[in-house]
Amino acid sequence: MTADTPRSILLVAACALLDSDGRILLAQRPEGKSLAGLWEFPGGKVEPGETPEETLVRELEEELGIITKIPCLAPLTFASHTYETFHLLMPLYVCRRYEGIAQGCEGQALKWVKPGDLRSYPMPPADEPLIPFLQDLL
Ligand SMILES: Nc1nc2c([nH]c(=O)n2[C@H]2C[C@H](O)[C@@H](COP(=O)(O)OP(=O)(O)OP(=O)(O)O)O2)c(=O)[nH]1
Repeated sequence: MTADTPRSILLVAACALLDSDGRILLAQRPEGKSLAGLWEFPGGKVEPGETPEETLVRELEEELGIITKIPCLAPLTFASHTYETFHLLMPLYVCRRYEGIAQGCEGQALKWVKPGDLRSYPMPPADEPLIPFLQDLL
């Protein structure tokens, strides 16, 4: 892709899930996927006909086995990052209210991380600018 080739925008919804101690859940991207091994916020691509909030309610159940509702998702900030083959636009929500105990339903490793420790977990480049927003919030 050259500098003047138009890139498509990929809309991904992501969620900082919080526990009662103010820790944030990170999930490790599995081998075989792009950005494998990096720690990300749970979420995924917004499918046609979905709102980002609907995507998150669906993805949190599929990936983590937890149940939440749209009013429990509070928008915090967003990532806007150019990858080689697409431009990622990723709203980041915070969720404190949900039912169930998060598990890696797709075999992914999970970690509950204190805000001050987020930089110890290598994240996709799009996520780096999001860290101060979470640290300021928590
Ligand atoms: N869920 C999530 N995705 C992220 C984060 N940061 C980041 O760059 N991404 C990117 C990785 C993927 O390109 C895309 C999310 O795609 P996805 O998770 O629904 O699908 P996928 O792993 O099958 O994607 P892929 O194999 O096609 O790359 O957004 C993040 O914090 N959380």
